Amino acid sequence: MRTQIVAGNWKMNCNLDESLHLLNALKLKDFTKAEVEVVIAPPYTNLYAIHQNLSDSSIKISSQNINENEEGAYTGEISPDMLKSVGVEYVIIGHSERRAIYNESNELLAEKVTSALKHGFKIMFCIGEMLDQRKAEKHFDVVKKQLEKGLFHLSASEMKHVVIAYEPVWAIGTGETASPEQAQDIHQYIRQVLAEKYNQDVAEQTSILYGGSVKPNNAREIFAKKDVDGGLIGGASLDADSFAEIVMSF
Ligand SMILES: O=C(CO)COP(=O)(O)O
Repeated sequence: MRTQIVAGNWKMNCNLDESLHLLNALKLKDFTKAEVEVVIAPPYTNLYAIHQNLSDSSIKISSQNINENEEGAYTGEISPDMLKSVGVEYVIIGHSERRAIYNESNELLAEKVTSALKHGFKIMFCIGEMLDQRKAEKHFDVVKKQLEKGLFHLSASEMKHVVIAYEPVWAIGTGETASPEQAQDIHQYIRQVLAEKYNQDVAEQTSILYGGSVKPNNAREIFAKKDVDGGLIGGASLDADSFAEIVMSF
């Protein structure tokens, strides 16, 4: 049985007060019925306070990025050890915004994956095609290449610590979501690629999340698909009611 996960990527939203306010609203929700792992990825500056205020909540904390180096002269960066020290369990690696805006290459992402694993994090590795690639029907090739270059240096046993998030770039923040069938098709394909590279066990055990304009009104249909194991939620994760409704869509 694969772990079902709903993760909220807060991106560059919420100052400290707003983050704690959102956390407190989430803590009032009863997620226990949903049998889903609930993860939030607040901005770096708020991770410590969020961790301190989680109390006995089952919500897990993710960072939105990680630096691949141990320490040193990397002005403005945050190391794996720093993230560990403030209670981070998951790290998001390869979000399309980091790939596009900060030019993070597949090669750099592979280094981040190695470093995150070495430090004992669970990894949410993001892949997904752009609109022109989808129109040219290249989306299968694009995600395969992203997996091969960024992730497939890991061994089968290391893959236990990895969750894949398929996020078509054309669906992120646009209100246009992939149809449940489109999501299922590519999730199934990703699982097939995992089986070819590793084995059937890895393919069956790796959670694959969908991200891109998931909202309370479309989550249920998407999550109902066989190969969709949850969601990586952007905008709708900034509202406790919406996020909770999405979590409860399982
Ligand atoms: O990028 C996303 C999550 O990482 C998705 O964002 P939206 O849900 O706002 O489309």
